[in-house]
Amino acid sequence: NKKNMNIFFPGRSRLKNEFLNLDQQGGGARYIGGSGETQQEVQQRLLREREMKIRAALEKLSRKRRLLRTRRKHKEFPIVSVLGYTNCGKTTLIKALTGDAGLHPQDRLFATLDVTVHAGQLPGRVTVLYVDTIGFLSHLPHQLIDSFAATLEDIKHSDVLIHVRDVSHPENVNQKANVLNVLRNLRVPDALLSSMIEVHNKIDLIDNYESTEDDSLAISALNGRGLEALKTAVERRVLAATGKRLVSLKVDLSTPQLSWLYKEAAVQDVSVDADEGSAVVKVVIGNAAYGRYRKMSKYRMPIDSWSSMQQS
Ligand SMILES: Nc1nc2c(ncn2[C@@H]2O[C@H](COP(=O)(O)OP(=O)(O)OP(=O)(O)O)[C@@H](O)[C@H]2O)c(=O)[nH]1
Ligand SMILES: [Mg+2]
Repeated sequence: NKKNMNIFFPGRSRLKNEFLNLDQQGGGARYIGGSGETQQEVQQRLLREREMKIRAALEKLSRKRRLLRTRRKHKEFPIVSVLGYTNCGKTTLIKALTGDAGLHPQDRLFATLDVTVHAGQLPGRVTVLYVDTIGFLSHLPHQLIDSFAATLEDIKHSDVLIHVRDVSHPENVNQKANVLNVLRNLRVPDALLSSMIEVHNKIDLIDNYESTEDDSLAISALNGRGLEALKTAVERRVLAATGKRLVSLKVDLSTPQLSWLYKEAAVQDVSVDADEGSAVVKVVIGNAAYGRYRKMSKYRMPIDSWSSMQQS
């Protein structure tokens, strides 16, 4: 299991800090705070507590995962999973992308103990669900590695993945390698892996950050830099991944076309022209349904189409 363990590996700062604090408290004394525990006993207790905390988090997660999976069967909205090391800024990013004020990013171990899902709108008004995943951990107790990996199983069923990197973290290059390793070990489908969006977060902490890696987007989830470009990239990849297009269609309101669209596609927006008895309807629609629609509509051509956007 040693090889596996390295996967989740370095950046031991947090755990080390816990111990550093202890050292200070101890001040060289053998017993701490009158509790009667030796420093070593305290360290062991801390480790046990940490393991219990992680175990509880993992168990909670797998319950939630089952729930999500059944809901996801409906596939109403595309799923965008956000993954990366703990503290890299996943929750902050989702909060920035969705405007969800109920999210609480925190600077501590395992701020996100839960799989949480938040709806967000993309520039073309496609609605997606962002799934906040549990952060990769440094120094995961090895008996927990399998359960940890299992909680990530579900990302295979996403439409698009966002890999968030804290580029201000000294270990971030290693962290990236570890994340990619874990994804490969999980057998995440190639198509999903190759369309994964890599985000370089916390660029506000670095003067004039320039990525040396192609195919990455530099952002600050905190101050909002780069988020519009990210949303555009997410939308393009979501449409590509789901084989759908986003089009504005003119609809004759004297026909059942509008209700047909509601049934067969995901209507994003309707603006009615009462005088003409028509409406412009923005929909996300699959190719087959789109073909059928064009056969029955007298307005053959889409008014606007986002599906032809260039891949970057
Ligand atoms: N300077 C700066 N700090 C950021 C940025 N994004 C996130 N942070 C901070 O980093 C810390 C962790 O952010 P979270 O969003 O909780 O990180 P997370 O990836 O969800 O962490 P876990 O839930 O533990 O996996 C918080 O203190 C955030 O305010 C950023 O772009 N710039
Ligand atoms: Mg979080």
